[in-house]
Amino acid sequence: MNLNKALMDSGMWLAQAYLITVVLAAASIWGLARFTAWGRQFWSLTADYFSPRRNWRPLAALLLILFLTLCAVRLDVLLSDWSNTMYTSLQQLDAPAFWQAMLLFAMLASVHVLRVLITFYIQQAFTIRWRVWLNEELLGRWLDRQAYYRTQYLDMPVDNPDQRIQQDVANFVDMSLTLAVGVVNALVSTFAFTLILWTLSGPLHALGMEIPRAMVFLVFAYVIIATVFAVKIGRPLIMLNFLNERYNADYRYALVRLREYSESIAFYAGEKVEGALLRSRFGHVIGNAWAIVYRSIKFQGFNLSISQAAVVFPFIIQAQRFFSKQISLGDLMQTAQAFGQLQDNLSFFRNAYDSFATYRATLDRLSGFTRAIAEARALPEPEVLARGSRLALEKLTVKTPAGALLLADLSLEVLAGAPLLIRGPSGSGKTTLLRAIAGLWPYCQGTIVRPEHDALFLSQKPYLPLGSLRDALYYPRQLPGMANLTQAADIQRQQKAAHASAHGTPGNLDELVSARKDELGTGPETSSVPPAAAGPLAHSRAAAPDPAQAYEANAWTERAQQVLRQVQLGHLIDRLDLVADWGRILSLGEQQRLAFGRLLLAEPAAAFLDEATSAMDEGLEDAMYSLVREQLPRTILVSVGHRSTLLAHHSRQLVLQGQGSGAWEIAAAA
Ligand SMILES: Nc1ncnc2c1ncn2[C@@H]1O[C@H](COP(=O)(O)OP(=O)(O)OP(=O)(O)O)[C@@H](O)[C@H]1O
Repeated sequence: MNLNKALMDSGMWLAQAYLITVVLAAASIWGLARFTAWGRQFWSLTADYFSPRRNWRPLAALLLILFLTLCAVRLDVLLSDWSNTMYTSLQQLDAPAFWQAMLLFAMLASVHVLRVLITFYIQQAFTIRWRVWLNEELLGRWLDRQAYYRTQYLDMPVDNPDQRIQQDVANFVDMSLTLAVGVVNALVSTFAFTLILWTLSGPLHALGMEIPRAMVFLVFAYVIIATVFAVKIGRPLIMLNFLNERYNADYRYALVRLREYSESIAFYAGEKVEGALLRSRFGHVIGNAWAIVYRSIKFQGFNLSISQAAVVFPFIIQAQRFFSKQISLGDLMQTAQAFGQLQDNLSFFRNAYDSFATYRATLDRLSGFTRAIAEARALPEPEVLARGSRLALEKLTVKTPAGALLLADLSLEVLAGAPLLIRGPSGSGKTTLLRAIAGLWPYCQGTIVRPEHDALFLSQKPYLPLGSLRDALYYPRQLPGMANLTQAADIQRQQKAAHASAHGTPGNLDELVSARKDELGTGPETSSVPPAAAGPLAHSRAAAPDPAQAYEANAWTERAQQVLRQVQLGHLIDRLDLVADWGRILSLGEQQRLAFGRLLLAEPAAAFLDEATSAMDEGLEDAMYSLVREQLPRTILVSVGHRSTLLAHHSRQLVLQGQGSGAWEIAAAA
């Protein structure tokens, strides 16, 4: 084996193979995307990312990975030639040739180690960047136009969206690369080792016939027959893997609900029912796990037997030629190795069948998810118009998803000085009317005029976000601690910090740690910062305070403290910056008062209060409404409630009749 020649040949080989591979890969992707369902699914999820018009880097990285894959194949070929040289030197008792082979091996092995490390880094960087992009893409679509809410109205609501965004994206990206690299490696290797085997194999005499280059034909026949059987045996794994993900997600979801509703369940002492549900869901997981085990035993058993038989097969075929001295020991060993390589490469498709099954299931889930988002967007939307701060309904008809009439032809206008109270029997459609006004309810016709962004909806059980009390008070203004994370520039900043930290740059590591703290929220004992130092602009917490920002932060803090006192939550002032699960700590009445605080801080043009005082006594209810009327005289107020005490704070009432009639009447509140 001549080193210079090997280098020259390798250069030529790489150039040719690269050109051919790129062309064939592009044609295959095009063909798959056009003619197979899963190819189309793949394309719809990836086309944008690899579009050079958006960014040339992903495609360049992919081409580099392809090149490194070919380098790996070429190294395998060189090692195969090397093994021939080495075994021949042993057979001929040629010590100088043997030591030269050892030196050559040291060089080849060094290149191999270097290539493996470089490939690892580039592939990991590639998958992480791809995952960041895809996550952002799906998250953006999921949040856009309230798809996360509206998908519930689809005929087939999407199950476990959290799993699809968090886990399936990671799996999809990982497996796309692993499978693509595997396929390219297998195909190029197959080609290269077929050539080697072709030159080494001789004719086979069987049944009075001579088969030239028998070894090549035998290995192909062997693997093709094995693959056909393996596909048959492995096919049910596609469905089983799909079910595995779904059952696990369902089980996890039931566990999360137990935690979310722990208090209600504990009051009901509902452990038995919850336990039965959890065990039943876990039962599905386990039943399916056993089905996977049994099917995998058949599948793996078949694959292993085929691989074991392939170990001795080439020796049996070539033994006669070796003993009759037609080939050397080096040739025999290289034949066995080339056969093994070829068998491995061709078997890639058989062995990767279950990975491919999982991959198809992941593709199905991600495509189902994007489809559901698109369908949710296509759901009808009421016509919502913005005319300054005007609030009016014109010929509004609202129905249930089943088509039952809740409200027919409602027209009214609400003025700031004349708050409206919506009343009616339970289930008559009061909350649904608010949903329609918010633009969330697909099943309505007519026109809604309301302030575009400047409207606040308070429900009976206020939503308290993850974070501090201050975050809860200012919600939904962008949460200070999370603001960094939602912006692409900051994501990049974090990536850079992560990248730098990997190289041990201390400054950047600090930056990463502070970003992570912001992201995760810290424990109560570490997260309380002096009120004066923090504020809604608190992502400046880690940085040196800018005087203008500090002034603004102080103003926010003082206002928040004042509002807490006004809504009779003065005892919480010291804990304004404590990150905790406030939804659990505060009583429902306190949460409702916090929501009134939110209303006072937001000063919206219109406010919709859906039984927002249901957990307060009449004195508190009176105090809260008086506060709002006094502090927000320009805010248009619409309330939903059953209590007659509410009438005192409203000028008019809209009474829904219910019972599917769609009838309503407007009367004075007094
Ligand atoms: N997502 C949904 N899918 C199907 N039906 C729904 C959905 N949301 C509401 N409904 C139905 O619409 C009707 C009106 O519900 P809504 O919550 O508006 O009543 P409500 O007047 O606010 O009742 P309550 O006073 O008890 O709060 C009910 O019959 C309810 O079952």
